[in-house]
Amino acid sequence: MTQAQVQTMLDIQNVTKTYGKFTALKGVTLSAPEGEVFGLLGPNGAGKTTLLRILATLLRPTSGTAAVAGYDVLRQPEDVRRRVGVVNGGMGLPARLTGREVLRSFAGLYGMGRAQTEARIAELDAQLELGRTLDVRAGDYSTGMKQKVVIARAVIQDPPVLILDEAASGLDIFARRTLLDFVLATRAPGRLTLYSTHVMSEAEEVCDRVAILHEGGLLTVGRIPDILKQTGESNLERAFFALVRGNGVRGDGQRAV
Ligand SMILES: Nc1ncnc2c1ncn2[C@@H]1O[C@H](COP(=O)(O)OP(=O)(O)OP(=O)(O)O)[C@@H](O)[C@H]1O
Repeated sequence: MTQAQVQTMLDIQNVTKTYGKFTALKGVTLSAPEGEVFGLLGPNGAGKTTLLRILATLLRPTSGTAAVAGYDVLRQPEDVRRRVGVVNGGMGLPARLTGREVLRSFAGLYGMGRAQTEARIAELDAQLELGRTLDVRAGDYSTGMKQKVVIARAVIQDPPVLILDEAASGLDIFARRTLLDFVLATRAPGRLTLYSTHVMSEAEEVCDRVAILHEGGLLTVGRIPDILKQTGESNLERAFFALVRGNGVRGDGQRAV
């Protein structure tokens, strides 16, 4: 694929978000092409969830623009929603349904036929190692089982854009491994996965590029090796502290590596 043919899957221009008098996002500008796993990193309260909720059309920016897969989140929210799968911490499952029933009902909402649905469930079973989770009621799930079904539900229609907000939190090492491998497999032409985490080592494993947010401002955005080189640090966590110390908090979102 030549550079000219690469589609921009994410285009965020000067996005701000205020909650009353509190400014949660201070003019964030960044973009990402197809084929990447793009990390959104930062400590608690950095503004990651706020930004991802704006991209998922669940929250309106106070100012600025954002486009996902070429569609504007404010002017074309339905087009955005059709192309985005979202996983965030607050998602529940109907306790009385099995995983398979949950996935079938969501496939129905997307107009998928029976054969297509069963083929997709089999594919997700293999990729996410759902196993007996498919036939256990959600009310009896462990955290890891629940999270796997929440992820499978988010991608049942195979959306080109996947938004994972702290998706690995609370998972044991097996479930976490499965999730990270699943995320790595989404790194493909025509796709973009946004992966938010405060665990920097997780990002080092799966992300091609990362944006580091701190107190609503973008500290830096770039490829991980370039950020390590820029800061002279050996890992992203150290680089984060070096950036906070060295630069203060940038609110203009322009500092790219
Ligand atoms: N509805 C709201 N009303 C007021 N303040 C809010 C609201 N939602 C978020 N905030 C504040 O905005 C800031 C950014 O929150 P956000 O949830 O986006 O951060 P985050 O980077 O996702 O952090 P965490 O990892 O803790 O979820 C925080 O200071 C938070 O308290």
